[in-house]
Amino acid sequence: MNVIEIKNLTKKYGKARGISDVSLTVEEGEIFGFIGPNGAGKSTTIRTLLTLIYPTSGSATVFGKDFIKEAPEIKKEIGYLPSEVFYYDNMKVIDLLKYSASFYKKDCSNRINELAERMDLDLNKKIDDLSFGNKKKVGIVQGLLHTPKLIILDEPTSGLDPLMQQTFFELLKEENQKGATILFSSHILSEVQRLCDRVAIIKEGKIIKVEKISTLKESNYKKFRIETKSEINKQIFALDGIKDIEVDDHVIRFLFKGDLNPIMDKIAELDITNLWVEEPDLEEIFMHYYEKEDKDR
Ligand SMILES: Nc1ncnc2c1ncn2[C@@H]1O[C@H](COP(=O)(O)OP(=O)(O)OP(=O)(O)O)[C@@H](O)[C@H]1O
Repeated sequence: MNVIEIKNLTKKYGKARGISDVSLTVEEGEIFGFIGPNGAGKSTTIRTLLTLIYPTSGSATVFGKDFIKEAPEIKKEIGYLPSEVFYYDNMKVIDLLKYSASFYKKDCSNRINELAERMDLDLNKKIDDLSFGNKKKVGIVQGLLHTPKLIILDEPTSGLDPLMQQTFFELLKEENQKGATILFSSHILSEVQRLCDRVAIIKEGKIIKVEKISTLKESNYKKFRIETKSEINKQIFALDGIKDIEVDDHVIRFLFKGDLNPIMDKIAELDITNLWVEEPDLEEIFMHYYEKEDKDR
């Protein structure tokens, strides 16, 4: 079943572009990444889906229900962490979280304590006295305290230190194993790569690619780096599928896509001292898509 189904969603801010013709689906049980640079339209897509703002055109369903007509029903099952969190600073953390919990018809007190302990959050502090990262943790606990079926996180890790990010990812993986579907927006590609099954790439308000993380990596170039005892003549690697050859004294680097055997035959002719064959990371793949789109214009 598709938990989220977005069809041709467009949001204009007056004449300014927000998002244009965005279509995507998130399946039940997935951790789905949504990546793109600042201003690409990630927050606009999420905020429109949650009816915090209204679309110019297009439609969507969440749990098979119409996102506008059945918004109150849908929201009971969603945990949302906005990219920026604002609170009544005078409140104590625990009071704010109890207030949030009062919107759901279940007792969330054990869950609040458990999450606060995991996230190392002091429930008795005033929100005013918290650092930016600790305020973010309040948002995370607030988003998860009712054990939602769908968790939507807009740039959740900004402000969290690396150890806390790790704990937070573990928490998300556990929620996912218990059945929660997760939509996770980020401009940090390495974290999307670590956590997500599939990813949508958004640029200037439009989806340019939806792909499995594993396929994105497989269908790409491999990076070769070869070190030899003697100088290398780059002509011997003038083969199909090789590009961006660079020779630096006894080191040759290139990108390769295709049948590996002819390359291995060439390498066997050399007196090598070291060899690296690496998958490009998501960052490099992503840049490749962005450059390709620009060239296609
Ligand atoms: N309230 C608004 N009024 C006018 N334009 C807006 C408004 N909110 C967003 N935009 C514009 O819509 C586009 C998409 O912005 P959005 O915030 O959705 O991007 P984003 O991918 O979430 O980026 P970021 O990572 O910076 O939050 C941008 O061009 C932005 O300037």
